[in-house]
Amino acid sequence: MSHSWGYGPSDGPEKWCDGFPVANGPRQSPIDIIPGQTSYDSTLKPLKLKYDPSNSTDILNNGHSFQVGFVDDVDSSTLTGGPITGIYRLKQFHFHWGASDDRGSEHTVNGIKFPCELHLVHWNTKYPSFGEAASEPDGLAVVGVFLKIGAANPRLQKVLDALGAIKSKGKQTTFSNFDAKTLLPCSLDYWTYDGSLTTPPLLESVTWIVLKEPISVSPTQMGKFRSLMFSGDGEAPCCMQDNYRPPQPLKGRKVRRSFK
Ligand SMILES: NS(=O)(=O)c1c2ccccc2cc2ccccc12
Ligand SMILES: [Zn+2]
Repeated sequence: MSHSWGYGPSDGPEKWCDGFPVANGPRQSPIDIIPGQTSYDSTLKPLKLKYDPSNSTDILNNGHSFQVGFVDDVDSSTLTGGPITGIYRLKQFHFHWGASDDRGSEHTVNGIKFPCELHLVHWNTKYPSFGEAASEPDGLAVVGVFLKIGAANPRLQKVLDALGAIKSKGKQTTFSNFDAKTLLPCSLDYWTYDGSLTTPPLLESVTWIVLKEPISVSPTQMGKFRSLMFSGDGEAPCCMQDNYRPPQPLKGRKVRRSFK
């Protein structure tokens, strides 16, 4: 039985536990990060992100968000250091955003929502493939970056300019020579905790690495995100917005930070 899910009143986050009981599991994501309750861990290493622009391949509207895909059959776009051991390969990045600038991020900080959140998805090369890594407790690592309303972000604009070609669900087009590093803030200070995918199947296999410093996005650029559709051609049109899961219970987990 296929479990169709979405972000609406009948198939949204409050309903996901019907098809995916792990939704009520012990390490679900996202969470509300309360900086005063995090622990500085001096053993945490600096993040090392090595992204090869020639690895980007395509941009796809998957009906839940849009994602930029990367070649991941070689170690040329990788995450090492930080809270993880070994080498994790970049698979894709995508975003979550709101219908208005007062919401949209999945993680929150002291209960504050950002208008958008970027997720860079990596998988542990100790496993043979992304699919196999996704079901292992140390299989995935996602770097989360908050977007804060401010000046237009020229590096983000290259991604937004491609959205016109993938307006509806299932649309895909080539997207080459994109350097994902250009989407990162100056500081790589981070919070980290053990969590899950924030969308079904909600697998509890993600080491979350949430950067403290946001990048900027303008209100006009936020409008470009909202020009996408959850729906496919020929379906009742439904704007792609509010595609975020709200924070989940911490259930005793510790959140560590890499900075004093
Ligand atoms: N929001 S998310 O990063 O949990 C996520 C993934 C995380 C790990 C692996 C694959 C993922 C695929 C996603 C596809 C759409 C939205 C979130 C996704
Ligand atoms: Zn995500």
